[in-house]
Amino acid sequence: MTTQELVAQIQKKKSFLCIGLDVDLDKIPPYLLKEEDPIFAFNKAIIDATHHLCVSYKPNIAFYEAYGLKGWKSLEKTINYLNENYPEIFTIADAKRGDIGNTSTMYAKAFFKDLVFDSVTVAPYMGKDSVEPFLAFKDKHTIMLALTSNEGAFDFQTKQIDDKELYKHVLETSKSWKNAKNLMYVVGATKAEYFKEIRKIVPDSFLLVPGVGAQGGNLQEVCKYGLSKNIGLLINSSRGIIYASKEPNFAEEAAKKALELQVQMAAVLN
Ligand SMILES: O=C(O)c1cc(=O)[nH]c(=O)n1[C@@H]1O[C@H](COP(=O)(O)O)[C@@H](O)[C@H]1O
Repeated sequence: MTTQELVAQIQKKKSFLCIGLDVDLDKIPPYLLKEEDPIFAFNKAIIDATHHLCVSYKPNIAFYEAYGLKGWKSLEKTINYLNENYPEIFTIADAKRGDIGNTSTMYAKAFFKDLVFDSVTVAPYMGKDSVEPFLAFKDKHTIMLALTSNEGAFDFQTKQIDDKELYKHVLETSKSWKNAKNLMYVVGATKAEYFKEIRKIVPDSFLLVPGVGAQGGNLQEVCKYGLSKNIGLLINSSRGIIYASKEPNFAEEAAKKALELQVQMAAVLN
């Protein structure tokens, strides 16, 4: 999917919501455990109930890998279901990969070719030659960690190097990489006060912003400095939406949570 197509979807749906499909079998409605594939059954119900309120879904790969081969099968069914039924949705494999070049190429193939995702999250620690193999894929997006939502972000990312914080080096340096137009960045919603500085470096890039809901980030605060002329934000909530209820009406309850965020987004866009 191209960035222009994503922006068109945001404008059409008046939403820049990304719903995180972080499925934990201990948290889904217990009656679903009788299903042959409880993870897929849960995802399908959530997707069918919420697709009109969001523009993106982000399965976090850890939640699938944790269940071994069965988990990978559920992930494959989920991405195929999305691509077949809701091709307008921007899909994110939240895998946080990155390695030496030839290994990154294989990671990229796994998420762009075998599982047909629109984007994948990548860690920048190994530098340019670990990220460019992802950027080589046309109309695919590489979402690189810049300033993360967790407390540990302050261990390295905000440390000064040559009079500048490390996350600023990540943003600035990556702009010169081959096919940098395919880059997006992760900035945590819990770090709203940093968006002004970040927008000075990457005024037009899309930012994936996790951390509203369960982690306490604030949508309005993020939008205040995070919006770009192209909107430029995908705001993710996982637990705050998908675990709204353990009852048989869990998907409708999740849709209510998604609607609360979508209504706020529509107000911001107006
Ligand atoms: O890359 C991410 O998506 C990510 C980056 C980050 O800085 N913080 C963060 O929480 N995430 C992911 O975003 C999701 C947040 O989930 P909730 O806190 O349940 O909304 C999880 O899948 C996290 O792994």
